[in-house]
Amino acid sequence: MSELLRKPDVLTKATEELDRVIGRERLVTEGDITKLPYMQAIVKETMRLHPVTPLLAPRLSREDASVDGYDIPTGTLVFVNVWAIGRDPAVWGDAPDEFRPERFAGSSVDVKGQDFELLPFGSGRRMCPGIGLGLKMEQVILANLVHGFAWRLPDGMAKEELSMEEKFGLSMPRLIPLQAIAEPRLPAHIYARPPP
Ligand code: HEM
Repeated sequence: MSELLRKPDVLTKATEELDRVIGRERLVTEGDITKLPYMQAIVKETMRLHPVTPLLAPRLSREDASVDGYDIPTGTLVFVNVWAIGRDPAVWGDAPDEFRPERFAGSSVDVKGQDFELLPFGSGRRMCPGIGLGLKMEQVILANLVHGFAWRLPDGMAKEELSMEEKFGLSMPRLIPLQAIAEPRLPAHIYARPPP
């Protein structure tokens, strides 16, 4: 949401896709996600720049290895810095720090642990077993936040003023909680709680 509030053109494009594919008479469900490529690209771009676990889970090398010219002896504690890989200009081209979902248009790069430039769920035997649930939740929740509400920053706040500082740790949340104003953009009955 922070990146979308800093990039109104991306927010507008996402909203247009939702209006076109979902319409204004219902919310987004899990089955809709494959029909929302731009929303999928936003989620990938978010996890590229803001991986939940920036250094993944630590590994211990069980045998001597050589990776890209570096010798890694047995018993070395190894961290994979996916935060840095996600911002590496050698991989992502110029402006790697820019939030630009379009970079995934027509690209087969995915978050499933096979493309080493994008590993928000890790890779290999210890990769996240919750990827199926986590990814779907992220996509459906974000899609409904964007579909269900018109978003803006608090009155008088310019998008350049929004702090993007993060708190470093095992996971990496925002340093300062996001404050934003949301106004309904769908007919009132869509927000009613469904009957039990
Ligand atoms: C968007 C949501 C999520 C993200 C980004 C995420 C990310 C990660 C990452 C990066 C790892 C370390 C993988 C590695 O080092 O290769 C991990 C491990 C793990 N995740 Fe997730 N996760 C998410 C959701 C979930 C959910 C929903 C569950 C459970 C229902 C879950 C359960 C686990 C467990 C149990 C591990 C440890 C696996 C092991 O060490 O063998 N995660 N996750």
